[in-house]
Amino acid sequence: MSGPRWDTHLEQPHGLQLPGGRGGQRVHRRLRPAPEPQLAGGVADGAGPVADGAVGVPGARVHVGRLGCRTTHSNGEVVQSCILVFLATKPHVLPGVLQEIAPLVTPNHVLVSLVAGVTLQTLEQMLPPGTKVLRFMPNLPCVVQAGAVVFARGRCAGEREAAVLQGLLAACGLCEEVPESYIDIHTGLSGSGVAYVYMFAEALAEGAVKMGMSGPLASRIAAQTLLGAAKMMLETGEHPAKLRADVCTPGGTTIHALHELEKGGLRAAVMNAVEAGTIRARELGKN
Ligand SMILES: NC(=O)C1=CN([C@@H]2O[C@H](COP(=O)(O)OP(=O)(O)OC[C@H]3O[C@@H](n4cnc5c(N)ncnc54)[C@H](OP(=O)(O)O)[C@@H]3O)[C@@H](O)[C@H]2O)C=CC1
Ligand SMILES: O=C(O)[C@@H]1CCC=N1
Repeated sequence: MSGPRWDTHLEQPHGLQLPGGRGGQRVHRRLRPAPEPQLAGGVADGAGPVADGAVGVPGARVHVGRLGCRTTHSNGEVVQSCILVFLATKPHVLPGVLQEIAPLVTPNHVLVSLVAGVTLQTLEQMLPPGTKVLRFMPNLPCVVQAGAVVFARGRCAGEREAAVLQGLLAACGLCEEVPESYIDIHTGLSGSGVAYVYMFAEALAEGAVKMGMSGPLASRIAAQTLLGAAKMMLETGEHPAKLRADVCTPGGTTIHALHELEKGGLRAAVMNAVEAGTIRARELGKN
């Protein structure tokens, strides 16, 4: 079938299609203020496509509408009008969507999935032979352009497709190409990991409330504490154990507090959480 060419897309980045769920909007929101303003007109939604801006998911219409994108309920229309198509449904919905769009996918298309657990091999098997497929995993802070994203490419996606995807996702924050096996680990570490950090932040603030501080102030200070700690890790390149030791005055407050965390099993609990998230991502891909 004829349709927009990938080369044309690179020159005129219209027809970028994105799903409108929370995962997809993670990417939308990040693209909106991104330094590549030419992309804003081409973002579309999962259920809806985007050709020069079209979106199809009801819940996302208001948000995506602000980007000047069109919306649609037809996945087929998305594929027929877009070269670069993002898949961002729940894992159990994806097989039906792939079955629906497969007859419309051409060698010009590039399909990009952020669906947890679903492997490149599975995607390739459900699409026509030779389809260019890539996979990535974002996390919630993509919304504020401080995300952590990893991606991997399928057998038929080359340097060019990888470079375009990386160029788009770099607007979300850190973005690295990795072996595909790392994507499920990244899901346990970072895609889900932000939720562990929020739980920790909540507990920090609640501890301060218990000791008499107001809740809103405690929350703001907890958030700034996490932000500062993370910034120091990134900017100094130091191992967190070294930074932690730097805070501990012999016989002081920190070592007494850390002893409580060790007794509570924080370290093992967090390691177990990353392991559980990773294993669950692998399971989702098999269902
Ligand atoms: N939440 C997160 O932080 C992250 C999520 N992910 C992955 O993103 C994916 C989606 O998760 P999330 O965004 O949280 O879920 P949501 O439920 O928020 O979004 C799913 C989207 O898929 C749409 N949809 C449902 N059925 C179809 C269909 N047949 N055709 C096209 N679109 C359809 C839904 O539209 P409607 O609302 O109209 O039904 C909705 O917009 C999952 O695979 C998850 O693993 C990846 C990284 C992070
Ligand atoms: O919980 C989930 O399954 C998705 C994947 C990573 C974040 N949310």
